[in-house]
Amino acid sequence: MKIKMQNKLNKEDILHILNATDNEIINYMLKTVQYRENHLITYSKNVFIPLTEICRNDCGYCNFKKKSDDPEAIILKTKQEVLESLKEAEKYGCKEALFTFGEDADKEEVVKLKLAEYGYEKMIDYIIDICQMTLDETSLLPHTNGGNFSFDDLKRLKEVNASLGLMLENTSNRLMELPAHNKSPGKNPKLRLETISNAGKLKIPYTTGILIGIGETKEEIAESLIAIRDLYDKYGHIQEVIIQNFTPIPGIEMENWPEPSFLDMIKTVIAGTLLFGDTDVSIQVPPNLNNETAQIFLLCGADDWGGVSPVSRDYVNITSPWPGINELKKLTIDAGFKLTERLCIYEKYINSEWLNDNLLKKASNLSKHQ
Ligand SMILES: O=c1nc2n(C[C@H](O)[C@H](O)[C@H](O)CO)c3cc(O)ccc3cc-2c(=O)[nH]1
Ligand SMILES: C[C@H]1O[C@@H](n2cnc3c(N)ncnc32)[C@H](O)[C@@H]1O
Ligand code: MET
Ligand code: SF4
Repeated sequence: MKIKMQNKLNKEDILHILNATDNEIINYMLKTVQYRENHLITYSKNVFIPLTEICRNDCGYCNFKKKSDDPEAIILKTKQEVLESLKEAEKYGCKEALFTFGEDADKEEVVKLKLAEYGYEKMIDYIIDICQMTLDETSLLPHTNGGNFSFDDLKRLKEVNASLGLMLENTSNRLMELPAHNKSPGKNPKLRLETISNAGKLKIPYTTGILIGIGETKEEIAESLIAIRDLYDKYGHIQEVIIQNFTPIPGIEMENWPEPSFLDMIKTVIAGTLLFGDTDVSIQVPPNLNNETAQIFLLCGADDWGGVSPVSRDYVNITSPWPGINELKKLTIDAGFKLTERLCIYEKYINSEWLNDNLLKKASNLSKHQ
């Protein structure tokens, strides 16, 4: 446990941080110093496997989703293709199999056909088998990030994943009318909160976060951070909060939408750090989206770089290659911190309260060899 805070930050406190200027910003930044723990910055060595690029949503900021008639689209990777990527990743010392893909892809005919060809009816059955194969054939731990899932599907996913993830993005209903989410029923904040809450009830170690710069107000950022804190207080399953900056990519609907400013990102990371200051929830800022500026976020309290891959690219943010591990180490050390590898499940969850016997055995083994 970190230092106990007198009072948990409320919405007004967070808005103060998000609206801070000049020396107020520096003072807030200084406040994050008390929450530094060993000056350790973590990352997970992973392989990014996009099972399908087909998605029932169409977020204005997304470059990942492909249309069903796109000849380049990954409709559904075969088990053999997945296994080859996993084996390659294993050689490079990766410990996390990150399955990120479109939501409810089996609502689309092209995916249904492929599933039938592979002998499946539903996407969830295929996902479960892919995760099970990962556990049976490799030492990697699956982490699935594929949109909303029902309570029953989460229950099944829990048995074959060390952790799961879903970006809350933002709690704003207003965004459902803006380019960000107006074609994405799956980004309804009520649904997302329900998925994360169900994961809590099921005791699934969980990764979530917010996307900054997609048309939300500062007030809505504050509300979103508080919503995540409330879920953590209720279930204790949130292991990390990702603060991700929207990156315009040529060709997306929002290609001309302004990027969030560096200062807005700084203030949001400070707000996240101070809001979770009394917990051991990590604040993650992806290093590839902030090439020149990533180090500054460490000085604002971010303590995790997220998944970094030596073998695959970031399929979501294709214009932003990850730094190499040596480069990541150097920029971490130069800022006064130490880089250390973690698993996709944080240490405190590696016990029988959160994992079944098989996952516990595999995670403990990997954790010992770190
Ligand atoms: O390379 C990426 N990894 C993403 N990851 C991977 C993440 O950094 C790691 O897999 C987790 O930290 C677990 O180790 C996500 C995982 C989630 O559960 C939810 C959202 C994301 C988002 C991204 C992303 O945009 N790009
Ligand atoms: C996997 C996660 O990546 C984020 N995401 C999707 N598109 C972009 C983009 N252009 N820039 C930054 N983040 C993005 C969303 O938050 C999604 O949930
Ligand atoms: C590729 S985006 C990440 C997974 C899922 N489609 C979501 O937006 O939640
Ligand atoms: S961000 Fe995820 S849900 Fe939105 S369109 Fe892209 S793949 Fe689909």
